[in-house]
Amino acid sequence: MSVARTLTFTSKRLTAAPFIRARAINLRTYATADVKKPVAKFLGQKNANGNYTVTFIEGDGIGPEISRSVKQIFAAAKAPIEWETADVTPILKDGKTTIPEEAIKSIKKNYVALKGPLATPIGKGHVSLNLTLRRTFNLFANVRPCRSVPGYKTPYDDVDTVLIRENTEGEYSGIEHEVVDGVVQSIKLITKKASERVLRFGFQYAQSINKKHIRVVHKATIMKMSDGLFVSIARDVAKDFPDVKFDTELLDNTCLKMVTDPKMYSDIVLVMPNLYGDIVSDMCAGLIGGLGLTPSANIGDECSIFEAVHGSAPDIAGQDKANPTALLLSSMMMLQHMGLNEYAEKISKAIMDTLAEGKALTGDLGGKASTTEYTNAIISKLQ
Ligand SMILES: NC(=O)C1=CN([C@@H]2O[C@H](COP(=O)(O)OP(=O)(O)OC[C@H]3O[C@@H](n4cnc5c(N)ncnc54)[C@H](O)[C@@H]3O)[C@@H](O)[C@H]2O)C=CC1
Ligand SMILES: O=C(O)CCC(=O)C(=O)O
Ligand SMILES: [Mg+2]
Repeated sequence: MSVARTLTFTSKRLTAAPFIRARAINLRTYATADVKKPVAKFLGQKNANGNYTVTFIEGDGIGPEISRSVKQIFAAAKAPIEWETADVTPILKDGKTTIPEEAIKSIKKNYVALKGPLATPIGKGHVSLNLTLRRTFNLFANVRPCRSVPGYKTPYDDVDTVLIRENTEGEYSGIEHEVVDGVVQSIKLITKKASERVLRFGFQYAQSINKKHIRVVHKATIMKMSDGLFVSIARDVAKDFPDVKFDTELLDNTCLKMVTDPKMYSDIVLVMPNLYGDIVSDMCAGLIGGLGLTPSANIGDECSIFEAVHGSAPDIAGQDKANPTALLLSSMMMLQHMGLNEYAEKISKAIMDTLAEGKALTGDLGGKASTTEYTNAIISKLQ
């Protein structure tokens, strides 16, 4: 019986039980993609103007402000990108959250999207649109690098970590139900298929960036079956990559060691289930100056979506205070993915020079500059 069919059966059983109110979930996304397939290269083609069209989801809260900054900087750098704005206002249909068909079509057509943060209501309300997008396009791996900014002083110099997070299931599967009054259950779904997919990607990625050491972060001492499966698949996959060192570490120990001496992780690519990756990536951001600085790439077989690690920052939204660097660095990962390395290098240099100079830093980095002033400082270095 296939993974998808087993899950459908389990889900039906739960729904049928009179005392359980199970939430219907879309299980199709768990049964896609050939796990051994190497990660596809960017498939987009130049448009009639000689540019690439990229879908832009501006997002909520600080989203529009940091999106404006990226657009202005790309225009100043004459990057060959035309933005196609997509609206992802959620549609609730039969208790399920979907995104507008137009947005899906745009991403499918362009193969890449840059996305601002999307807010998720706590408790009741629509399912996270971030997760919906990751599942819709089977963006199985979330790559979250975290590097110290040269010239910006923090308690640690030379932080250089790379974390790869399983991006479609685990604790974020959204399978929750009430067993009886006062007792709820949330299912951490781990499948061989999704685990093998992200782990193979992890090994390939480690080879590509010449950090030939994979460490799987887990808690299989407690979650013996779910994390246990993830670790055992990792051991099997490791046999296909004899040139990459492989080991495992318990999550709590990783957190302790990371905040004690992050340099221990400089030559390692960390791969882990969904929730651990979510938390550890915010923690790593704290080591280099905060969420204003850390980018990410959601990688799929065909489409990829680039976004900052941070959320919509409602506490500073609409005040011209947000640091656009995390979204900017995500857009640099996007340019590299598209093979536009020359533009990535040029814009990255202007960003890093502005940060190192320290004259136009935003408030999160201890400066007084507005988003607009920081953006203009970067633009002045591109001219
Ligand atoms: N991938 C995404 O789109 C994500 C969305 N979210 C959503 O964002 C909303 C807010 O979540 P929070 O827990 O408040 O996390 P958050 O990441 O939005 O903010 C946490 C703290 O970091 C600061 N911060 C974040 N980004 C910043 C930036 N670019 N410049 C300066 N300061 C920045 C905020 O001001 C806040 O103090 C929630 O609805 C959540 O669901 C959260 C994380 C990721
Ligand atoms: O979707 C959300 O609300 C939060 C997602 C998140 O924290 C993340 O992707 O890092
Ligand atoms: Mg997060």
